[in-house]
Amino acid sequence: MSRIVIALGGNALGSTAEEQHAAIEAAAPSLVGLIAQGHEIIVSHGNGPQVGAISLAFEIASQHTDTVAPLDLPECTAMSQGYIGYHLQQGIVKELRRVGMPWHVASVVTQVEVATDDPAFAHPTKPIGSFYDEATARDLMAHQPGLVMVEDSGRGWRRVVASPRPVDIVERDSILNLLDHEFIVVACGGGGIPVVRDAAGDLHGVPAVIDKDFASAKLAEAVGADLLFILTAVDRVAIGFGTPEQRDLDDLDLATAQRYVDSGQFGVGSMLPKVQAAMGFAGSGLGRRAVICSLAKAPLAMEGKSGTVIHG
Ligand SMILES: Nc1ncnc2c1ncn2[C@@H]1O[C@H](COP(=O)(O)OP(=O)(O)O)[C@@H](O)[C@H]1O
Ligand SMILES: NC(=O)OP(=O)(O)O
Repeated sequence: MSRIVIALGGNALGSTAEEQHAAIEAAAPSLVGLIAQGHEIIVSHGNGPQVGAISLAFEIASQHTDTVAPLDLPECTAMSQGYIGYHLQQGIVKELRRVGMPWHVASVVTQVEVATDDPAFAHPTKPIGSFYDEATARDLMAHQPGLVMVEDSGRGWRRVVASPRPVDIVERDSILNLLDHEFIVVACGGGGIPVVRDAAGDLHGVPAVIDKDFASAKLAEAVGADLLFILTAVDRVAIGFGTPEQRDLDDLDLATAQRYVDSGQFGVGSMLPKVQAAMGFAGSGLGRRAVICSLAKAPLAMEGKSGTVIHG
């Protein structure tokens, strides 16, 4: 039996409630299939599109009424954990009932501690929200002081926010407790709600969105997982991505992965954090592996027939 952390990409979950339901329904059989094989699973998920949409919705609403104020990013991530966790609970339980398995599913509102002095606070890199064309993005930046937008992996322009590295998972013991009682746990949604601890030991949300791939690797480490699955919208990690020379990779050892990182093969804020998180987890020297593959082909990747395996 293996303990497996499965990270679902926010973009792979779609932009609307309907798309998200459909993506989860498609993924549920492979998630439940792993339990049927005797594995324990912990599900984490991204929230890039969702946290951006929630933030924008409050921003626009606040311009139309005095009774709604703009909502800070930690609260937006907390809301996205509830919304996505709700769909995951429904979708996974539906599949469990279909195959007659008596497991329970619980989502844990998860705070993730970050360092107050993380340099990421001064350099926003995490793309969130919708994609815009360049002219619209430049116009938005000209009219909204403090708004930073960048081109995201050939898909359009997006708002970027600070993305500090996860240091500690505050609800780790609750997650372990639920696992011990045969729960499928959904945790660290959207990378976790970023918090810092003050001198008195109290936690405070900070304006950032943690990368869920780094948070998932931290979660995998914290719960002693054997395998980290990072599910996204592409079947494999590629070099020469988006060019006529694109080559998809089945297998990536740490030295080769580092070489490709150094030569800028992976999109900053998209594939780069996935590869780096996978390298961190697989590089522990404990024989752990990480797999990056598409949500749609997850069952094939479980059999080693799709995805990119990152290993030590
Ligand atoms: N070298 C690469 N190989 C594969 N995909 C890449 C690469 N560089 C950038 N990408 C882009 O990264 C995307 C995955 O990142 P992202 O959409 O942020 O993930 P998530 O599914 O977690 O939201 C892929 O769908 C692809 O468009
Ligand atoms: N928080 C986060 O990393 O979300 P995505 O996976 O959707 O980018």
